[in-house]
Amino acid sequence: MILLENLHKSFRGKAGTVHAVKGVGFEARDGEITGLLGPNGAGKTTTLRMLYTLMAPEQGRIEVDGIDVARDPAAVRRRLGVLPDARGIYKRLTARENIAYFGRLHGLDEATIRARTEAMAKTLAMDDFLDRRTEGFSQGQRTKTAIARALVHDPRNVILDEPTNGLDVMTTRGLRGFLRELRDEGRCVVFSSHIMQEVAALCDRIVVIAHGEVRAIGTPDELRAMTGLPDLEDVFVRLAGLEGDAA
Ligand SMILES: Nc1ncnc2c1ncn2[C@@H]1O[C@H](COP(=O)(O)OP(=O)(O)OP(=O)(O)O)[C@@H](O)[C@H]1O
Repeated sequence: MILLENLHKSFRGKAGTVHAVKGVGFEARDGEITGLLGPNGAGKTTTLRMLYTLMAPEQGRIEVDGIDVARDPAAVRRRLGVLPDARGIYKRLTARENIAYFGRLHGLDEATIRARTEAMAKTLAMDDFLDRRTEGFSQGQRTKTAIARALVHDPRNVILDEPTNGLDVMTTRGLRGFLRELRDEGRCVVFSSHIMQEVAALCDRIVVIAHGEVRAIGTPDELRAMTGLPDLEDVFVRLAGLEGDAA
């Protein structure tokens, strides 16, 4: 269970200040997949980075399973599995070694690491590259390795930044099935995307974000009803206020 309240974050540079996140708040429940949907630059990655303790908000509050992120970030990290936007896998290690390394950082014993690695390699269809060094991996192979690594400690809450970016149809379908399994096990799953169809295919609830603000929250049907539009892409364009933007 994840709760975000009134988050703010800005970045100061030579060209001025960018208000990346302006009052974002939403709840992501256990046993549900929550999609953070927004166009490029909407503030999705910044919001997720604050959630997974990589950066502190200037204002606002985050709770994971009732634990305040500002008060006990280490306890929150143990409860989170994170696929960051920069996948950041170690290229000198094999996929299996990347996963095991994170398992050791989480204090898991070798037998548990082996068992978890085998289970995830099977679910994510990693068997043919599990023992190869990750240097030269395709984007899909890197993403799968990073997902398996993120979940090695069996976290209750799973956060994925644009998980299907660059994946082919079959890999995307496999990943969707995997995320549904995590949801059906009662976990809290949050992922970001800029593609309405992607989010609609998978999410129990969608949080539409644009220009650093939440524009709407609801199921795909609720969002359709809000706008009176049948086509989900039109719904997204309307809710995100993109109508004036170039096609
Ligand atoms: N470290 C940073 N320094 C300066 N500006 C930043 C930084 N991180 C994000 N921004 C700016 O904040 C805004 C929101 O960026 P963010 O990466 O959160 O968007 P996003 O919704 O994830 O976009 P995308 O779909 O393109 O990944 C953008 O204008 C971006 O340029």
